[in-house]
Amino acid sequence: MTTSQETETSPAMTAVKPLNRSNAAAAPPAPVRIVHLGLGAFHRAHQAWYTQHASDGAQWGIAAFTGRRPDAATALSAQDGLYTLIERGGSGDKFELMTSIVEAHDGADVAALSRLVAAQATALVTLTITEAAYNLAADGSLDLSNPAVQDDIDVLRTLTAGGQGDAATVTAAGRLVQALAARRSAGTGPIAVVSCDNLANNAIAARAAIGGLADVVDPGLGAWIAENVSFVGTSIDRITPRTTDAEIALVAAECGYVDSSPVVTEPFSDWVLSGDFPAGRPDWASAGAVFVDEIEHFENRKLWLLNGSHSLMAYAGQLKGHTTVAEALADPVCAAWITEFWDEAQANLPAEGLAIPAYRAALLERFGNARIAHHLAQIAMDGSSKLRMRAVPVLKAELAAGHSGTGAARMIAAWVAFLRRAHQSAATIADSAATELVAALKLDSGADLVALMAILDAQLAGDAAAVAAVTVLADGFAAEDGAAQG
Ligand SMILES: NC(=O)c1ccc[n+]([C@@H]2O[C@H](COP(=O)([O-])OP(=O)(O)OC[C@H]3O[C@@H](n4cnc5c(N)ncnc54)[C@H](O)[C@@H]3O)[C@@H](O)[C@H]2O)c1
Ligand SMILES: O=P(O)(O)OC[C@@H](O)[C@@H](O)[C@H](O)[C@H](O)CO
Repeated sequence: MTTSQETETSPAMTAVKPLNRSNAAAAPPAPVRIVHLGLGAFHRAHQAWYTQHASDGAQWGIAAFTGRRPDAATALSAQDGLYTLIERGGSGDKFELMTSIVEAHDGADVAALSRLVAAQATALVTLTITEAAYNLAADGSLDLSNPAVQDDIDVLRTLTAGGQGDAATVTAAGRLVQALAARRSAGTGPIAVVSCDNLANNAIAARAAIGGLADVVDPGLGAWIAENVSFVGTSIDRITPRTTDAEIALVAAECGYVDSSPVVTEPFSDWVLSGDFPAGRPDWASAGAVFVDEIEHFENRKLWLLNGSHSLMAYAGQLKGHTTVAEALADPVCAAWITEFWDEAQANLPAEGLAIPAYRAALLERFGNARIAHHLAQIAMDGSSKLRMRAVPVLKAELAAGHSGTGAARMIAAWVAFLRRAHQSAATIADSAATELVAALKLDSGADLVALMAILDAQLAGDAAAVAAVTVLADGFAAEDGAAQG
């Protein structure tokens, strides 16, 4: 096990000491200039890392807010925002003390969010709130039928009209619209919103979620957002599984302090961004980020090749009894399905400028890193939002080109078979659209599949050839599953 230069802890620290700025003899916190929503593992492995490693990182502090529960903020606040990043390579771990998060807040503290977003010094807001949290309909617009969105519209209308009340905004977009209204009132000027979620066209998705909500609530605010908020698109990449107790114990043993909130990630990291930062940004390029004029092909390369094969493994791999990405990849049948899907995805990406053969080779090495226990069950969550971006575009492009699209159809079929199995065993369906999925699963066999496909994409569900292809593949998974079980 190796310990990087940055990880050296203060000699004053001992194994019994909790991690905090005074025990760690960390530099004074940087001033808050970035507000983040979604204080999960990925933000702490990715954007916080790029900010810390930027040449001017000492000038850019992050105030991070949780999404749904206060826990992560409570734990991190007790450590003054500090935590350990464990960079887990194939042959060893490196430990780095992370200092770029300087404040951690409960996402429900909209007063703090509004104060910080309205502050003159704040230049940008980053988001890692999960795909489902954007509450978008299949056509990419804000899903106005979503009950949480409806509740936020009511709350925001009351607030806009100058009213008070006990009700508070609950969605990330609702809270951000409230905070952007505070910035508008404060007259502190333009700001950037940088989606770092695995969404196709994530800048457009963020604009649809945030701008779309403001337009409904208060057209004046919607117009201000259209004029003053720059939605920046990104392709973000660093495999960061959920932290386990083993990492907490490892840090205590290796670093000599007690850290309740370490994050484990892979050595690889990538960040491609496109858009304007009207109030400035850290020099992330000095830490390896790349700024481009056109981002769509980079997004699709990552969403299809990496995330697409992740989702394929998540469903097909679990149906075949695997638990982690590395296990699924080691299964020659799963590996062949990945190759099949990658060939289809690659055929629909430009041949120039994306270095796809090298990208695929690197993915095989990254997925094969068995020291990263990336659980398929975590990747399988919220498949209804994810497959819309990971499988549907490839299948549609292949069908339009007169090809079978079997690789992409197999991903959808594995999802259907996985959901059917969960439904038959009364297991919980971990998806924000679980109610719709369960309603579909209650239909007769055949009708259930069409209804599930319609949740992903209405046009695909109406395409007899696509339905037939997915049906055959889903039945194949079911037959194999049945044979394995008995
Ligand atoms: N983990 C990775 O390897 C990785 C890599 C690239 C991109 N991402 C993106 O980052 C997102 C978060 O990943 P993570 O690993 O940090 O997950 P995580 O589970 O550690 O954290 C998720 C964060 O999102 C918040 N959240 C969840 N549902 C929400 C909702 N409905 N409304 C508001 N906030 C909500 C949670 O409170 C938490 O702060 C992913 O969904 C993905 O879009 C993750
Ligand atoms: O984070 P999600 O849930 O959108 O997707 C699960 C994985 O595919 C994803 O986390 C990848 O590991 C990540 O996108 C790699 O950069």
